[in-house]
Amino acid sequence: MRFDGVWFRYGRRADWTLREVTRGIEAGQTVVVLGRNGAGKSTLLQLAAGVLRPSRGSVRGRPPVVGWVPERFPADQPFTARDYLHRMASLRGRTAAEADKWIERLLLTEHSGTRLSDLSKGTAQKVGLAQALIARPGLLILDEPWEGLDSVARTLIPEIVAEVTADGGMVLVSDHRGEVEGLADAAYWQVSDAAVTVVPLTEDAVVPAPPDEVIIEVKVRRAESPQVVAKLKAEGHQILEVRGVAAAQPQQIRSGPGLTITPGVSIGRQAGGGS
Ligand SMILES: Nc1ncnc2c1ncn2[C@@H]1O[C@H](COP(=O)(O)OP(=O)(O)OP(=O)(O)O)[C@@H](O)[C@H]1O
Repeated sequence: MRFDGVWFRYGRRADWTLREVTRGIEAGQTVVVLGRNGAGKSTLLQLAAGVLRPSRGSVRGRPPVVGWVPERFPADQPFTARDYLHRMASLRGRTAAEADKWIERLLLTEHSGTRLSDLSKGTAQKVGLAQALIARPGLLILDEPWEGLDSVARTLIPEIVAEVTADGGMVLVSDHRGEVEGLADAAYWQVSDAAVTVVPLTEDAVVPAPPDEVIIEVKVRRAESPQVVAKLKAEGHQILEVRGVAAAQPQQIRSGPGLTITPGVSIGRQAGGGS
């Protein structure tokens, strides 16, 4: 697959997020995309997935089956984990047994009867991973897959990546915290100043140290959630996600400036469904 002179910006007058990207990924290759927060890693991955279209240039040779695991799996959907994965399997011409295989492998069994909106971030991420893998992707795209995962699940990622590449698939994985150890024979791309450069595997500088931050998951009463969100933001904390509000007060929660809420992605328009 090849990025051929790809330029991208989010609006006609916006600055370019990516300029003239010309890079290729071979069958069986893993590419790790490095870069600071906001550098353009997710944008590059979404262009690869076909979720975004280049403003100029093209992406050629994308395999017919793409599995895309977004940075935050959109969990605001009215399904249990098992129902969701069974439906995804069916949409992709796979059996429920194949979905169950991934439920078991990703240690989701005990959560399979839980609604997506009630899952912890890490468990929801695993459901996101399972939906991408059921498709048996020729291109697997993982956007910060380590975020929120427990230590057992973390060890599964290199294993799964190795299986996809052993089958001739390509893997594109972003990482801004330097957790890529364990991905054998990966090539490294660095996104910086809207350019994508290939960097040597051993260059320490390209793997940034973890920032001095932690992620805390907090459960609050539904009615109080707008005030809690506003208070935390006023104190300078970053709200990464608010789950489970869709039924009651979507407008109030979703309208906060700067508040990051994952858009609901319905099953019918999941990326990578054979596109
Ligand atoms: N939908 C959007 N509309 C407008 N600007 C956007 C949109 N998505 C991302 N951006 C902007 O584009 C730039 C690149 O964002 P992107 O999410 O690709 O970066 P990233 O390297 O993946 O960052 P992170 O590690 O924080 O996820 C940022 O300045 C971001 O604010």
